[in-house]
Amino acid sequence: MAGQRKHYGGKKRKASDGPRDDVHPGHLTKNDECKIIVLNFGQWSEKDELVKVLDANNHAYKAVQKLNKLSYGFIIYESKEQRDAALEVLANVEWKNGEKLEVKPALPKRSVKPMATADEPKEPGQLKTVIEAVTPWHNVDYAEQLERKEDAMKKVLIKIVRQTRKDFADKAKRVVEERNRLRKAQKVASMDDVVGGPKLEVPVPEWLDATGELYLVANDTLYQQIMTSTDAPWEAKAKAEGIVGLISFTSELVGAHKEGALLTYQKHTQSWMPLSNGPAAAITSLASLRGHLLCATANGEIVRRVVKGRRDSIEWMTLASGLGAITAMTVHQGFLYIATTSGWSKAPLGPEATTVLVFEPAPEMAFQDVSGLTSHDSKLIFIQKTGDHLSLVHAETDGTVVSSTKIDVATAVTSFASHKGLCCPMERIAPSPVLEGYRNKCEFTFGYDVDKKPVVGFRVGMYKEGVVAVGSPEDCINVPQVMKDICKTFQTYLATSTLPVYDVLTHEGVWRLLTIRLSQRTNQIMLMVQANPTDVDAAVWATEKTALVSTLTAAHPGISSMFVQEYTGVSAPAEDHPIDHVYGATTIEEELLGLKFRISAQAFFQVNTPGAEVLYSLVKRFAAADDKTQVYDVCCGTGTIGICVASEARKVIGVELCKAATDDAAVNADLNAVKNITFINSKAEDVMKELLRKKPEGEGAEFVQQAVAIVDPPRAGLHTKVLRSLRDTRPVKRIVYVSCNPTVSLINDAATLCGPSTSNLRGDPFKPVFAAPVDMFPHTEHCEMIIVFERV
Ligand SMILES: C[S@@+](CC[C@H](N)C(=O)[O-])C[C@H]1O[C@@H](n2cnc3c(N)ncnc32)[C@H](O)[C@@H]1O
Repeated sequence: MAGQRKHYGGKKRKASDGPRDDVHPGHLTKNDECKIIVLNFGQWSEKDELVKVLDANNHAYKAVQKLNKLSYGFIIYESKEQRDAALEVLANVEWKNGEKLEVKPALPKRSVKPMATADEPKEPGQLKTVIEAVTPWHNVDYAEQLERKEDAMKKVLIKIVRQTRKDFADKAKRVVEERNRLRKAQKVASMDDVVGGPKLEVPVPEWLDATGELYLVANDTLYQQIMTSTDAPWEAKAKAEGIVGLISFTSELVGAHKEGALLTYQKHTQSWMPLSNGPAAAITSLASLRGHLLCATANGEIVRRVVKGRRDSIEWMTLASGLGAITAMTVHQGFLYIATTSGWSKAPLGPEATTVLVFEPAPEMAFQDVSGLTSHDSKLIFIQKTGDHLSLVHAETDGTVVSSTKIDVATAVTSFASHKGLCCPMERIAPSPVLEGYRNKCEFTFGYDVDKKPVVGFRVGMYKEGVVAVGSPEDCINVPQVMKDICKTFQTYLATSTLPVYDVLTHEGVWRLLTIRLSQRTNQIMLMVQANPTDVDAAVWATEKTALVSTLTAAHPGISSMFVQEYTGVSAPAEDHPIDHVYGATTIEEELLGLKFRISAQAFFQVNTPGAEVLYSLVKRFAAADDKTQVYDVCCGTGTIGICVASEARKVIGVELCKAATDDAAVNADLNAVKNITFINSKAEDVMKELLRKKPEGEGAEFVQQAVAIVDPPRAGLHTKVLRSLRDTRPVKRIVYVSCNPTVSLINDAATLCGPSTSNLRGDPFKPVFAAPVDMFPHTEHCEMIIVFERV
C-alpha cells in the first residue's frame, strides 16, 4: 500500500471507542442536491456510454457517475437550477438503441439518516433485528415461501408478455408515423402510394396472445376466446365437467367444481389439477381480491379462502351474507360487483375488504339474466341471456354498453373469466435442498451496534434508509455456524486491537469487511479481510496483520486460506482491486454434481452449493445439447455450467470478465478431464458478436449444426450488445437464461430478445418456451429463474 501511514500507530482511537460523535453523519452536500439518476443505465455498464449520448445532444453537466455493479448511474450538475432544467431536456434524450433515458432527481443524501442508537426514538421500520434484515421470511413457513416465490415468478412471465406487446405496439405506431411523414413528403393521398419506408404490417407473434383470453364453460366444455376482437371465435379447449366457477387467480385459471373442489387448468396438457378444497356450501361464482380467492356460495354468502401453510390447511372466512342468489361476481375499479337474480350490487374495496364487505345497490348496471362477469382493461364484460341466445357484453362502469356480441357455441354458461396468461409454461419451483446454514459465502460488515459497541455482522437495515448500525449474525439461520464462530473470534480480537472499525459516515477507521467462504464438500475456509489502513503506521499495520492471522487460524484450524484487501474508496472496489495473500493456500476447492471446482478469492461461485446442483441440472436439461451443438457459456464464472454440460456438447466456449475466474475455469476443465471447452477472459459485449459469427473450429467442427447460449449474467442483466448478437446470429437456436434478478433485468432482456426487430436489433425474435424457478435463497424474497428462449 503506497502512502504514509500515520495517526493510529500512536493509538489515538481504538475499536472500543465507538463511532465519532462530532461528525454529523447525515449532512447534505451541495452535490446531493444537483444529481439526476438515470434509471435505465442497466444495459450500458460503463459511464462513457452516457457521456457519448450527452455529448451528442450538447448537454451541459459537471460529471457522470456509474459503478460497474449498479444498473443505474448519475449525472451531476453545478446547481440545483441547472439540474431541474436538465430534467425536462433529458426526458427526450435517447440511448443509442432509441430507448428514452429514464431520469428523475436523485434522492439527496439526507436520506442517509444518523445511525439510530438504543436511546434514540426509532422510526418505524428503520431499524430491524439482524435476522429480519438478512432473512426477512424466517418466520414464514417454507412451503409458503415457495408459494410466494412461484407467484412472483409468474408475474415476471406476465410482465414479459406485457413489455414485449408494448414494444410491438410502439413499433407499429412508429411505422405509421413514418409512413405518414413520407406520405406528406411525397404528397400522395394514400398510405398505399408511399414509396419506400417501412411496411405497415408489424406482425405480432402468436405467443403474445397470452395477454388476453376469455374463458367460459358451457356444455361441460371449456371454451377460449383470444381477445383480439369481440367477435373472435370461441374454441373448445378442454373437458370441464361440473365446473361452476372460473377465475384468473395468481396467473392460473382456477375452476370451482360443483362438488366443492378447486382446480387449476393446465394449459399445456389441457387438463385440471386439484388446488384445494372449497367451502362447505356449493360455489356459484369466484373472484380474486388482493391475492385472496373469494367464493360466492349458493346460500348467499361471500367467503374468503385463508391458506395456512402451503395449500394444505384451508379455512373459509365469511365476508358478507344474506346476498341472495349470486350468479356472477368480479372485482372492478375499487368495487366487488355481484349480479344476483334480483339485480346488481357493489361493495367498496377499502382496507377492511378482506374481512368484511358491505354492499350497496348498483342501479347503473341494469342488466338481467347475467351468468358470467369479469373485468378487463377498464371494462366490465359479462354474459347475458337475451331471448334464446347468449350475448357477450362489454360495458363501461356507468352501464353504457360498448358492444354486445352473440355467443354461438352455447345457450347456457356455468362459468366465465378473463385471464392473462403466462408467456410460457412454468415448472413448479425447485426447493433448496438445504434450508439452514446454506450460504457458502457471507460478507460481514464491521461497524457499531445500536449501543455503539464495535461488532462484525450484518447491517440491521438499508444504508440508503439511513441505517448504519450492525448486529451480530448469531441468530441468522442461513449462515453456517463456523462462520458465526469466526465472527465471534474476530470480535473478541477487536477489543484488543489498537485499530478502530471503519465508520461509513466519517470514512474513518480501519476494519471494513470480512468475507468468509466455506467449501461445503471439502470444509476448506477462505477469509478475506477488507481494511482501510490509510492512517495506520506501516509497522503497526504489519504487526496487526500477523497478530490477526495467528489469532484466527489458531482458533479455527479449518481456515485454509487468508487474504487482506486494502481499500480506501467509499463504495465497493472494482472486481480486480488487488488483494494480498497472507496465509495458507490461494484457493479452495468445491464439488458440484461429482465434479471438482477450484475457486479463487475474487471469482464468483453460487452461494448455495446444493441449490447450485439443482440449478445446473435444470440448465443442463434445458440446454438439450448434443454432439451437433456448440454451447456458449456466457458469464461463465469458474466454468461450472460449461463443464457440467460439456459431456453432452460437441464444444463449449466460456466467456467471463473476471480474470481470476477464467484462470480457475481453465484449471477446473483440467481437474475434470474436460477437453472440449475453452475459456475467454473478456467482457462478453466485446467478443460475443465475433465469437458467434466465427465458424466452429477444432476437432469435429464440421458436425456442428446449432448453437445454444447459456447466459448467467450479473444482476444488471446482459449487455445490449450481447443481446443483439444473440438475436442476429441465426445458428443460435436456443438461449437458456439464468437470472438472479428476474423481476427487473430478466424482463427487459426477454423483451429485447423477443420484441420487434429494429435497425439496431436485427434477426428473428425469440419466444419464451419454458420457465423454471429455483429457490437458492431460503428465508429471503430472492429467487433464481431460468427461462428457455427459442426462435419464433
Ligand atoms: C451470476 S454470475 C454467474 C457465474 C457462473 N455462471 C456460475 O454459475 O457460477 C455472473 C458472472 O458474470 C461475470 N460478468 C459480469 N459482467 C460481465 C461481462 N460484462 N462479461 C462477461 N462476464 C461478466 C461475473 O464476473 C460473474 O462471474
